[in-house]
Amino acid sequence: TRVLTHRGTCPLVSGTNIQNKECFLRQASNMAQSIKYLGQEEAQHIDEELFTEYGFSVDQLMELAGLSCATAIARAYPTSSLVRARPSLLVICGPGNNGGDGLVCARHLKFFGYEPTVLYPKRPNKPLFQGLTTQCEKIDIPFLTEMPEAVVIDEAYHLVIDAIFGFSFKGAVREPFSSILDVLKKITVPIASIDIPSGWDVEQGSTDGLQPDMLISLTAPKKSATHFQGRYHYLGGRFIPPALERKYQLNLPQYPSTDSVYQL
Ligand SMILES: NC(=O)C1=CN([C@@H]2O[C@H](COP(=O)(O)OP(=O)(O)OC[C@H]3O[C@@H](n4cnc5c(N)ncnc54)[C@H](O)[C@@H]3O)[C@@H](O)[C@H]2O)[C@@H](O)CC1
Ligand SMILES: [K+]
Repeated sequence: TRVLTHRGTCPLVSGTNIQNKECFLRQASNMAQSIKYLGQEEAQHIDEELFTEYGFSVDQLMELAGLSCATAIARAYPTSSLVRARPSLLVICGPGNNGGDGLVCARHLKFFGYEPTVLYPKRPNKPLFQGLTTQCEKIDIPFLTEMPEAVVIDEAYHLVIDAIFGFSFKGAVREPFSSILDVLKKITVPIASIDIPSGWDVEQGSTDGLQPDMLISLTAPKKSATHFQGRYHYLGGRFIPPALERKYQLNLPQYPSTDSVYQL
């Protein structure tokens, strides 16, 4: 059904008589595959335009992005599928907006019945991030002071949410995040990465990096997502104005009904 809900023009769809079902499905499937995978600069330009041309504020989009991440995670790992009634999650937040998405995601997951714990080692001195941190603390989300060892993570948590780096990541990973990523490469519990698997080159990916079980691409997938091999790839961030979508030829799928996520 996913291909059938894809927006776009298909001569066989717009016609009144679909005579060749196989041909129709093939064409619809081709359209579904043609969602654009963004380069790093393009992703940054779209982000910039959302603020400068389209009047959004960062906290608005971060709330929508973080909510769609929490929604996608709850779809892929429903509480009923995990061992405990209130499954424990470790949310690791980085120093930029990807980390902010992680804080928003943690807050929503708490309301969805999970027990998130946050590791937030480099906190920007900005009211936005301080507010997001307070909001988590006030609903009793614990903050760790240091990264646990891999065996401890495997024992204590059901899922790790990687909100360390997003589309602005560049170069060799600096501390404390290189040690954190080294631990994440050793764990066996699944990892859900927000926007980019952290440490991956935004366009090229990484051969020896994290191998997340889930990726939530925000706005549109980035080029590195072609190398994603996990089980769940979701698109989130249902806030792109049609004119911006056309300008960048994003060819986004149509989100079903009122959903803020779409499984790719
Ligand atoms: N346009 C969109 O769709 C939206 C994007 N959002 C999020 O914003 C993210 C992009 O945020 P930012 O531009 O703040 O950037 P990131 O969150 O990708 O990371 C930037 C931070 O990481 C540090 N950093 C970069 N390379 C590093 C390295 N090699 N070692 C150590 N630290 C490094 C930088 O100093 C900076 O503090 C997206 O990936 C997405 O998660 C959402 O918050 C809002 C909507
Ligand atoms: K990430």
